[in-house]
Amino acid sequence: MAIKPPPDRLYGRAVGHTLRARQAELIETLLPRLRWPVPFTITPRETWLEIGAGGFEHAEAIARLHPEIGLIACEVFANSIASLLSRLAPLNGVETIPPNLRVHDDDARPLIRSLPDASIARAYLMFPDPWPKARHAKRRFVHPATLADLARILKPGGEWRIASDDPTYQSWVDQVFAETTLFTLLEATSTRPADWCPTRYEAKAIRAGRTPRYWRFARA
Ligand SMILES: C[S@@+](CC[C@H](N)C(=O)[O-])C[C@H]1O[C@@H](n2cnc3c(N)ncnc32)[C@H](O)[C@@H]1O
Repeated sequence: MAIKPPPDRLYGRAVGHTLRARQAELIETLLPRLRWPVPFTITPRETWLEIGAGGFEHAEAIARLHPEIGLIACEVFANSIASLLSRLAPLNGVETIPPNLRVHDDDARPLIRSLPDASIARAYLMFPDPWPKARHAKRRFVHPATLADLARILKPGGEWRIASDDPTYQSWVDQVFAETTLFTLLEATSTRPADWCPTRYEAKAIRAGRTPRYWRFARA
């Protein structure tokens, strides 16, 4: 399969709209406390990674459901990060920051390249931007080059969980993973497995009548 290498920036649009004053204040004051590599305030049993966290609903749910793990969630859009921060901002002085959640507020790919070998036990890529046109295939996060980077940072047997509602992306995932020996397919299903958390884009897709697909791949 001849696929062009990924461009430097995967998202071909501005990284957010103008922030409201409160959002800008939270980015200024609260984000530095959460921004990776600020250490987790627990000693995590293992570290997980989420790529393209959107409004962080899934990341927050995962972090609260698994208090023993550390989760680094990556997102480029300042408005989306501000939406997480608004939910975490102390309410009546009560702290709501999950001790095991950290945010990488930039492109996930350089972060992935900077992480040590076998340092991540699980990665999530939930409803990535589909880039359905063939000429944009190089922008898709699932890409042979990215597979090699993910394989390096995942522990042997570590899982990469992916979901997509876009038919072109669904075929693409099957095709790209069929051509690698770095990962083995554990499960592919159209029903969200019981231990997965919902996401905002998943709800949107189901409302629009699309059928998501969920994959679990293991680092070989
Ligand atoms: C379609 S949204 C899905 C959001 C969320 N995962 C969900 O399911 O609701 C994809 C998100 O990935 C983010 N994204 C795309 N490329 C990225 C990259 N290279 N690094 C970090 N985030 C990225 C986008 O900004 C966008 O918020």
